[in-house]
Amino acid sequence: MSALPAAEPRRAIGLETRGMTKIFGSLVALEDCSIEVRPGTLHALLGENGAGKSTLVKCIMGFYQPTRGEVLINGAPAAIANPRDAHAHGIGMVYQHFTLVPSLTAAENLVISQAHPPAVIDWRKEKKALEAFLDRMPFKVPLDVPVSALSAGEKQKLEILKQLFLDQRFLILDEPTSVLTPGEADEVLGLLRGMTEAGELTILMISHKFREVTAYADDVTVLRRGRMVGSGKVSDLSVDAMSRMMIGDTKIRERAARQSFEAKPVVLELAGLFAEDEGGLPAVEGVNLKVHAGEIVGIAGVSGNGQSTLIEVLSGQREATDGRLFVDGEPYEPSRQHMAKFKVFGLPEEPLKNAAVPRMTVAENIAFRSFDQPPIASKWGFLSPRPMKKKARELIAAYRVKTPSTEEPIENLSGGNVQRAILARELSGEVEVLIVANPCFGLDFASVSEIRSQIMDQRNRGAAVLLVSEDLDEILELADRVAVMSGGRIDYVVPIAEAERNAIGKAMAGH
Ligand SMILES: Nc1ncnc2c1ncn2[C@@H]1O[C@H](COP(=O)(O)OP(=O)(O)OP(=O)(O)O)[C@@H](O)[C@H]1O
Repeated sequence: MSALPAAEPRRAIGLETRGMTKIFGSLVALEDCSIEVRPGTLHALLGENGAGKSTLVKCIMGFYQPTRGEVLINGAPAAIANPRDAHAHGIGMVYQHFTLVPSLTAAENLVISQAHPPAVIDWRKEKKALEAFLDRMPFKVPLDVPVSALSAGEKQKLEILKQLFLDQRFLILDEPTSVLTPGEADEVLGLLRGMTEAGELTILMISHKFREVTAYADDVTVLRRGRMVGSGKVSDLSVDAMSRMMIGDTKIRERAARQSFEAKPVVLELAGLFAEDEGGLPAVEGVNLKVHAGEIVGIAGVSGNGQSTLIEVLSGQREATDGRLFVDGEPYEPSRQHMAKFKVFGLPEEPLKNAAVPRMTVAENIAFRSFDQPPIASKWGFLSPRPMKKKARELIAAYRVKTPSTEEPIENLSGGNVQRAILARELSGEVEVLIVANPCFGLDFASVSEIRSQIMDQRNRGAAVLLVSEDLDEILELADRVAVMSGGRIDYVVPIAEAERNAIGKAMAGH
């Protein structure tokens, strides 16, 4: 608990790391990394997938003990053995995923988040204190409704408010805008920037979006392969200079061009599909959609409008309550057998959880779809490690998956690299139907252009592609037709030539 009276908020904190190094087995994830985050600034941390950004912030937060190196707070060495120590020093972290309890209200979430919540809660008193706190804050979030009823933007604001309520004056934000619309992202970053300028807060923000870095960050530090390769004032650096620091001389793949085709047959058909979410509430309500060979149909929508449930049904993770699926005019069940027979591949959301076995190795995970077929399986059904590793090595190189070896458990890879490994597995075979959900979520810009080109390649080869994405720019870049999902339904489908941002935005909002 802060020793200062609540009316006098703590001032922003300055933080440095010196010689921070973290070695996992034979892998040097972070090497001799010294960064300086000045008090009252918004500092961006840039780097490719696997560059060491998460490792650095986890060392600062005390989730990891660094192999070497130290953290200085306002110039003095600070002992941080665990996240509780970090909180006591005023350092808090906001994650990409939400950590709030959905069935509780915002007020309840804030009150129980305290290190020592009172055993018996005097709600009138707590509510008054919360209102006084919110009065001093630039964000407003409704206090009395369950968190599950808040929009993604409100939840993200509440996550940040929670840290401020706990009096954390150095906030680490891990890609804070990935679940927000561009408008919400500008609002949140603008308000945070206001607090840093007022000297009330210091922010270290992991980001892959140059637009946000140039618009809102004061300073930037760039990591490459675990080392600090540059830092400075954002106003002194061009986007080009920052991207060169990030990727060195790695070649970025040119965007694949769209080939035009004569009208092709329907390959994938969703007919009158209904499904419920995990709470048993209707989430997909009568979806009809056809995807032709050599076509990408993009499903746009604000998250929470049934897209996740739809993807779960299509990837066999959830049963539809009604409706049918067809591939090539034949009834299709999303089972392993049918996926192999009809050559259906895909990337669900949260691939580590939904498309990988976390403790199994990268090689085993990459071989997953082909392990019961020769040459990886012998005719007696035994796995042959050699062909499996060889195949894995080829795919790791082709998709630039950063892993110490084929034998590393896939859960040890950085988020972006898990995604690349799964996409390598799914895109490397002969694909007839491809179903992907937010394929570039959290990927660095070089990987984004690589993965989007791979999806376009599959389309150009004749695959029918269903792309569900919360990133409207991604849909406008890739899709041949744009569909909008709102309230569990798809009532708006237009060819890309007629797709117009405003009209799509209106359909997304349910108009
Ligand atoms: N617990 C762990 N055990 C072994 N290796 C790890 C562990 N955590 C991270 N690594 C490795 O450390 C390196 C840096 O990973 P890190 O997660 O810090 O990257 P990142 O820059 O945050 O990437 P991304 O943008 O994909 O999230 C990667 O090669 C990763 O595989």
